[in-house]
Amino acid sequence: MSMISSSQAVPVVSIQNAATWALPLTVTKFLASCAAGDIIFPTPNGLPPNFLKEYNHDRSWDFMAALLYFPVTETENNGITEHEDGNCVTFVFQDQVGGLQVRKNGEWNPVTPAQDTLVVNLGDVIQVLSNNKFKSATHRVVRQQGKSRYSYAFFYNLHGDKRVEPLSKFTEEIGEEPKYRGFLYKDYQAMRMRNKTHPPAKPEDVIHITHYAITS
Ligand SMILES: O=C(O)CCC(=O)C(=O)O
Ligand SMILES: [Fe+2]
Repeated sequence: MSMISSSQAVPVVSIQNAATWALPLTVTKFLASCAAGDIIFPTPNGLPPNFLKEYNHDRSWDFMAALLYFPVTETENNGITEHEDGNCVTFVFQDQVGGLQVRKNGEWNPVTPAQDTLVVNLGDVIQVLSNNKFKSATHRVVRQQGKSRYSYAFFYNLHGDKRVEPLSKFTEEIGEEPKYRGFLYKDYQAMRMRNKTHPPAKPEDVIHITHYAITS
């Protein structure tokens, strides 16, 4: 969509009516299972089931966002500018309006809403732990014609004091060099927050996970 532009990076988010929104049952149920750390991770030659639960028991940094995107205007269709989530895994429950897109091989693809399903986005932490075997999804939201869109995003996080670095399973055990240096989760989150509170003049100065990439 040509109208979207990162200089107009205005997330259209309202929490005003959040208290009165009835959370869909699916989301509520899912929250409960997240709180229990009950996540089955995709594991073709990857991480064992319950990996995340064992890696980090602490659920205190998890949070959920209830999002409302207003309809497109004549000049603005940006809902959320393209980004990768900085956490482990995000679960999105979206209504039937649509607008979430994911970039694959340089192309934007719609994540078409399907009844009673959740969208699962892998975040930067998984990309680092898996030494790039799993990619943090690049996604954005484009506002739609004539309709508001509601979504609920549950951010499954780590405790800030947790250290994040490529796991030996994806490095020495398979003879590969780590592609990232280790860091504390809270330091990365603080830098991402600063991207928002003090946006750098040049887009290339925005901190992404590549900040920790080892370039040989
Ligand atoms: O509203 C959505 O579908 C996605 C929201 C999102 O990407 C985010 O909050 O990070
Ligand atoms: Fe996101």
